Amino acid sequence: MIIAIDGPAASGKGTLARRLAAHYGLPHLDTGLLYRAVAARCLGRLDDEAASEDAARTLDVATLDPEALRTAELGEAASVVAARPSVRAALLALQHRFAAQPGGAVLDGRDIGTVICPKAEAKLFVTATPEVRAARRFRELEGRGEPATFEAVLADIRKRDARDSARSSAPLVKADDAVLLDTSTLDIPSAFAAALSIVEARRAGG
Ligand SMILES: Nc1ncnc2c1ncn2[C@@H]1O[C@H](COP(=O)(O)OP(=O)(O)OP(=O)(O)O)[C@@H](O)[C@H]1O
Ligand SMILES: Nc1ccn([C@@H]2O[C@H](COP(=O)(O)O)[C@@H](O)[C@H]2O)c(=O)n1
Repeated sequence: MIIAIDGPAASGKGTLARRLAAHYGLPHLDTGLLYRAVAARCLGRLDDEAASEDAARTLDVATLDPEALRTAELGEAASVVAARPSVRAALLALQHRFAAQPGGAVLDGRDIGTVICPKAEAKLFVTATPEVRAARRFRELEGRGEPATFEAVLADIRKRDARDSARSSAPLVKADDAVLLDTSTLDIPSAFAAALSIVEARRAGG
């Protein structure tokens, strides 16, 4: 079974993807890390498209360091390189290979249900208001000791939402057959219960 989870920044899609993967015993790929890793290799020359394409083409998934990549700076930089069709094309094959593993996989990102796995058995589009998402991300950054203010995090989220939704290549958009899950008023266990019942309904043919 392939589970495709998309949604805007800090909506909680990664949290749900990890929990669903653990529940079903499936491998999980946080595809945002791919774009963050490309951006990390291009910091200081972000406008060099050829460099970002080369970084994407030569990316080694085994070397991804999630802790180091989950900074606010790399989130913003990732959304710049992710708007380039050449970068997206260079990352396509490895995402397809991951999704094609025997037994299936869980992938989360922005274009999983629309572009990477259009035939996924279960598709979720996870969202929450920008304010709720900013509060969650702010708490997370505080917990990691990364300097931030709520206002700056909210501004970053709005800017990234706008760039990710407006780009011409694989924009952030709900797939027609994805189920919308708004987690604004749900804590993590409630959001997971809702996600699980969506997946189970799809497995049962609903
Ligand atoms: N339903 C929820 N209620 C409260 N906090 C949540 C909820 N879901 C996720 N969180 C917290 O919000 C933060 C962002 O969640 P997560 O990393 O899963 O989002 P994401 O959509 O994968 O983000 P990104 O797109 O930036 O990778 C984390 O600190 C997570 O623990
Ligand atoms: N499938 C994807 C996943 C991510 N992106 C871009 O990367 C940025 C960072 O992603 P996070 O999930 O780690 O926040 C994001 O803002 C997107 O621009 C993407 O384009 N497609």
